[in-house]
This record gives sequence, structure tokens and C-alpha cells, in this order.
Amino acid sequence: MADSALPQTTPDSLASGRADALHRRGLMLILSSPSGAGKTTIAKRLLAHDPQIEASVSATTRPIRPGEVDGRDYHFVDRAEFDRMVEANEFYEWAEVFGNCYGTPKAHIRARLKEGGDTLFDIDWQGTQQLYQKAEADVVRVFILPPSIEELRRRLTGRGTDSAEVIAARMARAKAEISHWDGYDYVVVNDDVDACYAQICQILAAERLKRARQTGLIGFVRELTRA
Ligand SMILES: Nc1ncnc2c1ncn2[C@@H]1O[C@H](COP(=O)(O)OP(=O)(O)OP(=O)(O)O)[C@@H](O)[C@H]1O
Ligand SMILES: Nc1nc2c(ncn2[C@@H]2O[C@H](COP(=O)(O)O)[C@@H](O)[C@H]2O)c(=O)[nH]1
Repeated sequence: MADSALPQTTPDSLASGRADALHRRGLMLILSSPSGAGKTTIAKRLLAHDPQIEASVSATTRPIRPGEVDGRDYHFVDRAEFDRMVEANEFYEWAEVFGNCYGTPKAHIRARLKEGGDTLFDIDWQGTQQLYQKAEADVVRVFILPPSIEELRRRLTGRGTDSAEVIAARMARAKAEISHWDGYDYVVVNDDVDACYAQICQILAAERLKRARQTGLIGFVRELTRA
């Protein structure tokens, strides 16, 4: 279905009660899945339709690729700057991948949390564990499952972005990735993409309304019960 024809379900439209008008703390929404299950598809829809959420932008030492934009795709830094950021404890987590360093900077995300803005992460289970250890109360973990292993293979093949060897490697890793499903707060099956997107919107709406995130409630209740 084209995005313009999507049902009008958004986290905003769901969380439209009185309490939603009160100030709230932001959250960190993590989407993980085996490669090809559809997390990028869902993430793009959320980012396109929900102004309250933005994607986390990692810092990396790898060279910029054609078409990439510094500050949008990554913050491109040299190794000395990356090491300085590690030393200064400026990352929630970092890792070396294929000889380059990647890290999730804290400062911008922390500011967004305070302002009531949400941040979206498309990361694997190891990154999820590290983020959860550092920011448990702010993290919402969602694992996306494919409806079947055969369908996962069909999607990877149909995407047309990978060679047969790369697809085989992604398929070989899929079962190990799926084995981490129980380290997540929510598990959704991406059979129909619109239904899966709608479920994730519902999760986001409910998480935004959690009492612990409704920082404006204290003053509101105090006013209600005054005199
Ligand atoms: N519910 C669905 N039904 C059919 N096709 C789907 C569905 N969801 C996603 N797809 C398609 O499956 C392919 C893989 O999806 P996507 O790239 O979003 O997966 P991913 O989990 O982000 O993979 P990776 O980890 O490799 O980036 C894409 O071609 C996408 O259009
Ligand atoms: N642990 C982290 N891994 C990250 C981060 N940002 C990206 N990545 C992973 O790096 C590889 C390569 O990415 P590429 O853009 O250079 O192809 C990929 O697996 C990413 O998931 C991060 O902040 N932390």
C-alpha cells in the first residue's frame, strides 16, 4: 500500500486524551529483527508520519559514502575525535564493526528525552542490551518477527539489494537473531505491514501515556486537588 493511502493510525491520533496535553518525558524506541523482517520499512513509516520521533544518528569513523549527509546519516568523525568521545563517556554504547568505530552519542538524545521528544533506534540485540543497561527507564524494546522463515527468504530476495551469498549469510544468522526475542518488551509479527505498523503505533501511544513519563501529571493533580 502506498504511504499516502495508509490508514490514519498514528501514535498521536491514538494518544489524544487529556493527559496527552501534559508534559511528558520522551522515550527511546528500539526496533530489532532478523535482517529482512521489515524494521527499516516500519521505521521509515514512523519517521514519515510521526513528528514526535526522530532517528538516532550515530557517530562513525568510516568514510562518508556517496549520497550520505554528515549529521543526517552519521556524524562522521576521525579516530582521534571518536577516542576523545569514548574517553569523555559521550556514548551510550559503541562498537568496532568491520574496522570502523560506531557509537550512539548521548547528548542530543538526553536533551530530547527532557523535552518530550522520542528517538528511534534500528539496532541489533547487543546494542539493545547496552542501551537498556544505560537507560532502562527510557527504553521501549520491540522485536519484529517474520511470519515464516520462507517468507523471510522471499523478502530478502525480493528486496533486490543483496547477492545470493549475502542473503545466505543473513539467513544463516536469522535463527540466532530470533533466539533473542524474549529480551524485548514487545514482539510483533510482521505479516501484513499495515497491521504491524498499526500495532507499533499502539505500543508507542501506550508507552507515551505511562504514568512515569507523564511528568506534567504531578502539577496537574496538585491543581485538581487544591483547596
Ligand atoms: N509485511 C511485509 N510484507 C511483504 N513484504 C514486506 C513486509 N515488510 C517489509 N517487506 C519487504 O521486505 C523487504 C525487507 O524489509 P526491510 O528492508 O524493511 O527489512 P530489515 O529488517 O530492515 O532488513 P535489514 O536488517 O537487512 O536492513 C523489503 O523489500 C520490504 O519492502
Ligand atoms: N553498536 C553500534 N553499531 C552501529 C551503530 N551505527 C551503526 N552500526 C552498525 O554498523 C554496521 C555498519 O554500518 P554501515 O552504515 O557502515 O554499513 C551496521 O551493522 C550497523 O548496524 C552504533 O551506533 N552502534
